[in-house]
Parts: sequence; structure tokens; C-alpha cells
Amino acid sequence: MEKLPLLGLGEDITSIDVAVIDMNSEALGVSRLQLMENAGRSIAEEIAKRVDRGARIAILAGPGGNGGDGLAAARHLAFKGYVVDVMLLTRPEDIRSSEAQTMYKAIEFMDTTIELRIVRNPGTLNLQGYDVIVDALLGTGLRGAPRSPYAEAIEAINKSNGLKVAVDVPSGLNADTGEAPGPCVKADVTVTFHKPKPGLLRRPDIVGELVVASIGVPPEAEIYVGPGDVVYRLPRRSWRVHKGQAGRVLVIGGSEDYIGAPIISALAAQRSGVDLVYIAAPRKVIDAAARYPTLIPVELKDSPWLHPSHVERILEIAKRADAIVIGMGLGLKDEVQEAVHSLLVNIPENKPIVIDADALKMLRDKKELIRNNMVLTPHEAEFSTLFGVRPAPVEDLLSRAMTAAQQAQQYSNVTILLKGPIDVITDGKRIRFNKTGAPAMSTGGTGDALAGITAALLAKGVKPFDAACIAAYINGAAGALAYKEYGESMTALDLVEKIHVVINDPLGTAETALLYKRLPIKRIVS
Ligand SMILES: NC(=O)C1=CN([C@@H]2O[C@H](COP(=O)(O)OP(=O)(O)OC[C@H]3O[C@@H](n4cnc5c(N)ncnc54)[C@H](O)[C@@H]3O)[C@@H](O)[C@H]2O)[C@@H](O)CC1
Ligand SMILES: [K+]
Repeated sequence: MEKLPLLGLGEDITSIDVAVIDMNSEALGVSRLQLMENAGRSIAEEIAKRVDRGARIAILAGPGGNGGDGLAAARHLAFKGYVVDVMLLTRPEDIRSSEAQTMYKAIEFMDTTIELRIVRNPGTLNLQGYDVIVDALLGTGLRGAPRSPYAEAIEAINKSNGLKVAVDVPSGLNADTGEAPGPCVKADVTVTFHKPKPGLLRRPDIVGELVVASIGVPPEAEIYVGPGDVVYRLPRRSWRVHKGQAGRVLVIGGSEDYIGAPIISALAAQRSGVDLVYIAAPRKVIDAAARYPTLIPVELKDSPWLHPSHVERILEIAKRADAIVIGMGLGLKDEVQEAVHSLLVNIPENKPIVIDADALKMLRDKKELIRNNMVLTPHEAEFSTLFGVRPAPVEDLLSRAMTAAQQAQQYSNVTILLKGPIDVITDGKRIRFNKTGAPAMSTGGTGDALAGITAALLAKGVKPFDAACIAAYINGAAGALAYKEYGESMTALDLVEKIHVVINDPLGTAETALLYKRLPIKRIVS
């Protein structure tokens, strides 16, 4: 293997990753308040390494999580014997983060050790005479150039003589890009949390000394897909969106022997929030799909299964689709294989495709068709057929994942979603796992639903690796909700009918989503 793939989200993390990790962490039992407390403590510890007790410290706190970290730091610093002044740049009732509100309440009671000022006129801020200035104004939540009163507060910090310690990100710096479109704190030390952000690495001139502090995020918040991925990586429709812009999916599947599979995929795609779903299939499937008038039928005429004569028509429809899913229920007849081959050769590389079920088997001797923007969704047996290697059992999760990653590395921008009791998702560079689901998901059709959800997310513009991760999460979570209600009697359609619950309340459903899969796995040391 060329380079060992990374488990989780990578060496540096964007502001979206930060939000994802926070929420995933919460779903795993480590609250945002705990993280904030640890962030505040680590700021205080870094300051204590650099200045002696008794020093005068000004803490400038903003309206969000960044301000909350500063308020937590104030409490720790007061206990350590520093002279602490907290300057809040917003009205207390306007503090946006509920965790920061909690931190603020504690400061209000600390009237013997902390001087608290609500700064109403930032133009009058004078920070002379402080040994340390803590910049807790704005962090990863910054959008655009800082506005008043933060712009003035940033200027005041830069004019001061004390040691400037930035919390997480120097205020005014875009943590993702390293751009500073307006006033920006020029820090001596930046204490960032969990992992460095790309913008920090690009701007040593603004960041000063960079310290990366651990705040107790469980690695599993990155390794496993979680509700935060659903909340922060899925685009939501706005009023400005026209019909079709939220995504169009084309499902190609079914035959006279397998009627339901492509319909389940299509319904799952639709419930995942796309605007249009085409279903291209032989007559029997189209007749059965007539029950669902929101699907757009494309009848493949004059053959009980997919046939090379259908290719031209399908390619026409494919032009209108943003993503395609192909395979479920097609069967393996020669004519079908010929048609699939011709479709895959002719669909342009920039169009994302999900390859599922029978279409996977067809690629065994035609690996040259595996290309850019493809998501392959094999279960273990399909994986073994396709690649000629059997992955290790789930208990040996890392070896299992490495086998999949090794295959993905043979191609560029191909994602493999290896389904199982714990799903493995890898593009060869990264590996993540999904643990949502329930044992009864062995019932027929749940894989078809997963392929449909994946295609829907691709059609909405989610990148293939993220689409596969999130689809696995949603599918498993919907399965767990259905299992909770129907138990052993659940069907794939019950799962489809729970997709909306997961998408609309990812955090609220996370506990059920993770309830049923407690498997013994070998420890991974990363
Ligand atoms: N997982 C993590 O890394 C953790 C992050 N935490 C902290 O939380 C921060 C992120 O919190 P938030 O998302 O609340 O974001 P921020 O604390 O960065 O602040 C966002 C707020 O600033 C305001 N704002 C945004 N752009 C502005 C502009 N151009 N001019 C004026 N005001 C503007 C908005 O009202 C918004 O509510 C991180 O930087 C970090 O300090 C910690 O609490 C612990 C956990
Ligand atoms: K800051």
C-alpha cells in the first residue's frame, strides 16, 4: 500500500469538521459543555506555563463558543491566582451558545476573584497594563470580516503590549482558508483545540506559536460517522432553489424476476430529499411503481430485462440526472451485462454513479470500467467476488478496512462502502466506519435502500466519500428506528419510512441509531 490511509477526518480539520465532531462527540456521551470546559482549562494551563501567578490578565469574550472557552479559562485562571478581568463584548442575554451561557453564569457569581465588565463602547477599550490578553472573541464561527464591536476590540488587542493568546483561532482569521478579510488579531500564541485547522497552518505570521490542545474528544467522534455528519454536511433546500436543483436521481434496475428492488431504491432516494427520481426499468417494474406517482417512470420496452437497445434512451435521461444508481435486480443475463457495459462506457466521468448488487458482479472482469466519482456498495460476498479477496471478519475491523482501502487505492476517486455489521467506508486515503443499524436489517431490500440514499446525496452535491458515509449512517439509523417499532417483522419499506425521522432529527435519533450494534471488536491503536 502506497500510503497508510487515515482513520477519521484527517490531520487538519475544517470549521465544518469541527461542528461535525462536536455533535458526534455529544452523541457518544461527551457533551459540548465538557469540551468547552477542557478547552478553557487548556488555555489556562498554557498561560500558566508562560507567566507567573499574580500577573494581570484581560479576557475578551465574544458571543459564541469561542467566548465560552474564554469564560471557562477565566475561572481556571482565577483559581490559579491570576488577576483576571473579563470583558464581555456582547450583552449577556445575546450570548449565542448555550454552553457559553452556562460558563457566563458561573463568572457572574465569581465577584470576589474576577472583575466582569460588559463593554458597551468598544472604542474606549484600553488594554494597557495587562500582562496577558486572551482573545476569545471569534473562532471557527467567523463569517466574513469582523464587524463592530469585534473589529474595534481586535484593534485594541493589537495595540496592547501584553502576551496575546488566541483561543482556537486568532479573531478575524478564517480558519479554513487562512484569509483575513478585515481586522485580525496578531497573536503570540494560538491554542487550538483537538486538531489544527488548515488556515492556521498557512498563517504562522498571524498565529504565532501554535499549540494543539486535546479537549477530550473521543477519536470515535471522527472514526464513526455520526449525527453531526448528517446535520452539517447535507445541503438543505432554501427558497432560492428551483425545482430540480436539490438533485435528480436516475435508478436503473429490475427485471421480470426482481421487481421491488429498484422501487425501494427510488423511494429511499426520494425520502433523502432530492427533487426528482427517474426509474428506468422493464414493464413489470414500471407497473408496480405506478403505486408511487411521485416517481418518474422510464419504461424499457420490448424486453423483460435491460437490453442493449435501451441504452440510447437511458443515456438521454442520464443527461438530466445529477447521479445514477445501477444494479439492483438487473439479473446477470448476457444482454443485461452488455447493456450495463455500454452504459458505463458512455456515461461521462463527472457524473457520480453508485454501483450496487448485480452490477458489482459484472465488474469482476471489467475493472477498467471502475472510474472517477464511483461509489461501490458491496456486501462481503460481493466484495470477494469483485476483487477476489475476502475481507477479515468484523472483529478484526482494521484489517477488514485495510483490505477495502487497498482495493480503493487501485483507482482514483473511487469510494468503497463495504456493508456489514459495521460498515467500512474508504476511498483509499481515508477510512471511516458506520455502526448504525439493527440485526433485522438482513431482511431483503435494505441494501437497495442504501444505494438509493447514496445516489440521492451524490445528486445533492455531497462528495462521494461523504455521501457513502452519511448514507450508511442514515440507512442504519432508519433501520434501527424501524426495528424499534416493528422488531423482527420490519421490512425495507419500514426502513424507508423512517429516513425522514433521521434526516430531520439526527441528534435526537442517535441513541436509537446506535442501540443495537454493540459488537466485540479488536482495539485499534492509531
Ligand atoms: N470541537 C471543538 O473544536 C470545540 C470548539 N469550541 C469553540 O467554539 C468555537 C466555535 O463556536 P461558534 O460556532 O459559536 O463560533 P464563534 O465562537 O467563532 O462565534 C460565532 C458568532 O460570532 C458571530 N459572528 C460571526 N461572524 C461575525 C462577524 N464577521 N462579525 C461579527 N460577529 C460575527 C455570530 O454571531 C456567531 O454567533 C471554536 O472556535 C472554539 O473556540 C470549544 O468550545 C470546544 C469544542
Ligand atoms: K479567538
